[in-house]
Amino acid sequence: MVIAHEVSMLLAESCDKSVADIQAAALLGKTFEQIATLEQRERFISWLDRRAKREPLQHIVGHAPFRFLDLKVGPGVFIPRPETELIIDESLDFIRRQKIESPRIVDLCAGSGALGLSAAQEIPTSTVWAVEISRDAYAYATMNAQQLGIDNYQLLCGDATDPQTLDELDASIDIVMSNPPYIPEKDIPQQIEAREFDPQLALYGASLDGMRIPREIIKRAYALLKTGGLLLMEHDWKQGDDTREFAQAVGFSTAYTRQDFAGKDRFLCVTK
Ligand SMILES: C[S@@+](CC[C@H](N)C(=O)[O-])C[C@H]1O[C@@H](n2cnc3c(N)ncnc32)[C@H](O)[C@@H]1O
Repeated sequence: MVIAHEVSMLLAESCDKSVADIQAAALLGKTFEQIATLEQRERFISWLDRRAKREPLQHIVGHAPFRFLDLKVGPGVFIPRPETELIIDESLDFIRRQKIESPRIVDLCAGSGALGLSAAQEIPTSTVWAVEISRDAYAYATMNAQQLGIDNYQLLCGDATDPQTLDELDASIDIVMSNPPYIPEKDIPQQIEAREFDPQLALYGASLDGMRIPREIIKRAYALLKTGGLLLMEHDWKQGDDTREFAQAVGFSTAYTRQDFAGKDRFLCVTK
């Protein structure tokens, strides 16, 4: 099903206009032919057809919003989700509370660059390192960093769970942020857009309970953080207890779980 708001967005994008322009034209009683040229109308109809076949809107238009950023996305890269934005709010609160002037931040499992690039943009005094294993996603994050002109951000193509990745930064980082793959292997997403268009590598946590990669990220974050540093990691709504218990077993001190917009357990927040 294509919802009305998506139709407005597809029409606006196919005409290189804003949604507000399209709504204003509709209020003035303008016809489809008056709003869009023949080429734009054809593009809109073909985009509508793709969307009706459940291709994500963000793939069709080629970009997605995340906080203050507009990120290029497409096949091979995870589309950033609104709930992940809460990790940046938590980071900003921590930096303010701790009065950290030039925070050193690592984003493990960077995807399009959503978390790390937002941190780098919203905290200009920060230095951000990010790691992504997929060549396709790495290419998108690199392009996003360049196009946004964000230069306090360094991206590495590698395995974020490998203890040697960024080991030169061990014990020196203020915040590790991560939205790793965490879906349990058998919990195949019902939503067609996620199941068929998000890369498998971005979804599944590589074990029946989906916790294999999140556990490795917790261990890697512990090594990267300085004493008092913060790990913020998104997880499946059923993984709140397991992630807290595992983090404490690794050595983290305070551990709590934050909820998403739907009130479900979604983020591990732990300090070293
Ligand atoms: C759920 S997506 C999140 C992407 C991005 N952080 C966001 O929130 O939009 C997880 C990302 O982790 C990457 N990934 C999976 N395993 C990884 C690993 N071992 N090391 C680094 N990146 C990994 C995937 O390719 C994917 O881009």
